[in-house]
Amino acid sequence: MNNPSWNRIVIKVGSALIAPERNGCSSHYLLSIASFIVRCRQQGTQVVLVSSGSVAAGAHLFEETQGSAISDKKAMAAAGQTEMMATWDRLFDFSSAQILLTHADLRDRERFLSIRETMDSLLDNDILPIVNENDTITTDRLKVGDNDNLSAMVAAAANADALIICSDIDGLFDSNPQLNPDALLISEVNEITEQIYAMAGGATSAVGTGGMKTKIQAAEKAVSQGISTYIINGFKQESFDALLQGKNPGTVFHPHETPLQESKHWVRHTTKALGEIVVDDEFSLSPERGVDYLSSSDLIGVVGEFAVGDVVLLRTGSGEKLAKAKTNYSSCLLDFVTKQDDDALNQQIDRTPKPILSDKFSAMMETQ
Ligand SMILES: Nc1ncnc2c1ncn2[C@@H]1O[C@H](COP(=O)(O)OP(=O)(O)O)[C@@H](O)[C@H]1O
Ligand SMILES: N[C@@H](CCC(=O)OP(=O)(O)O)C(=O)O
Repeated sequence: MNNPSWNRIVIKVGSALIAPERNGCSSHYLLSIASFIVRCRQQGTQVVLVSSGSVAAGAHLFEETQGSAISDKKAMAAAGQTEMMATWDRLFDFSSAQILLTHADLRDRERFLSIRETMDSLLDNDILPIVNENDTITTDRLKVGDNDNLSAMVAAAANADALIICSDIDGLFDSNPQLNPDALLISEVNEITEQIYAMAGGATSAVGTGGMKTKIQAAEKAVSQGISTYIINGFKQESFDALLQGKNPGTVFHPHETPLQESKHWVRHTTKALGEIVVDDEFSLSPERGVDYLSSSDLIGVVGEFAVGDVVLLRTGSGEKLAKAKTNYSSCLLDFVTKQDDDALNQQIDRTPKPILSDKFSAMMETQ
C-alpha cells in the first residue's frame, strides 16, 4: 500500500461478490480481494474484513418459496455463515476469526469498547477479523440492517484509517448507471450533501441489501471520524491494483479535517436514540454552550421510555433536532419534573452534580 498513513483498513465485501448465484459461496470473485488483503498485510497494513453473504450462502438449503420471512432469513444466515467463513479461510494461509455483531452491541459503550479491544488483539496477533451482522439472532430493534453501515461502525470501533466498500459498480455515479447510460462517475466527494444522497438508489443486485444509499450513509459515518472512504468495483482486479499504487479506482469520500472526538462520534453515528427530551424553541446550543447547560426549567416534554445512560434525542417543540446525548436521568423522573410547577424541585435537580445530559457523550446534530 503506497499510502503510508494507512496503518489499518476495513474492507467490506457484498453478497454479490461471495454468493453471486444465491446457491452457496463461490471464491470466483474473491481471489483478487484475498490477494489485496494479503498484499496489504505484507506491507504492514492491518486489515479487518466485513463480509456479507451468509443469507445468500444459506438460501439454497431452503425452498425457493422461503426467504422472505425474517425467520427463514435468520435460519439461512445461520446455515450460510459457516460456509462464508470457510470460503474465506480457504483463501488465506493465516488464521481468521469470526465476529458477529448486532447494533445492540455497537450502541452499548461497554460492548463497543470490548469489540475494539478484541479486534486490536486479533490484529496484533496477525489474525484476520471477519465481521458480519449476527443475522441469526437479530431483530428489527437490534439490527444494523446492512453491512455498509455496519462496516462504517466497525471502522470507527477499529480506529481504521480507511474504509473500502467493494460493490458491483465502479463507484458513485451522478445517477444510477444501470438505469441511465449517460451517468457520470464521481471520483471525489469532499462534502456529503442532500444532493449526493439524491443520486443514490437502492440495492439492485439479486442478493444485495444496501444499495448506494447505505454506502453514502456509511461514508458519512466514517469521514466524520477522519476515515477515508472508497467505493470501488470489487469485481475488477484493477481496482485493487490501483489502491495498492495509492490511486483512487472509484469514488473517494475525503475525511473531515477536524474529525469528531471519538466518544462524540460514537454517540452521533453508532448509537440509536431510545427516547426524546423536548425543550422550548428558544433553547439553543453552541460550541460554547453544550448539552450540559440544559436545565430542568428548559424541559417541556419527554417522549418514550429511557433509563439512565441511554442515548436520547434533544429536540425543540417544533421538531428541530439539536443533539444526541447520554442522559443522566430516566424518562420517568424527567417526565415528572416537566409536569411539576414546583421551582424548588427544578432547583434541586439543577443543583445535583450531574447535568441532565452528558457533554462527553453528546453530539450536535447538523442542521437538517
Ligand atoms: N448513483 C448511483 N451510483 C452507482 N450505483 C447506483 C446509484 N444508484 C443506485 N445504484 C445501484 O446500486 C448498486 C450497488 O449497490 P448494491 O446493489 O447494494 O450492490 P453491492 O452489494 O454489490 O454493493 C449498483 O449496482 C447500482 O445498480
Ligand atoms: N448480514 C447479511 C448481509 C447484509 C448486507 O448488507 O448484504 P450486502 O448488501 O450484499 O452487503 C448477510 O451476511 O447475508
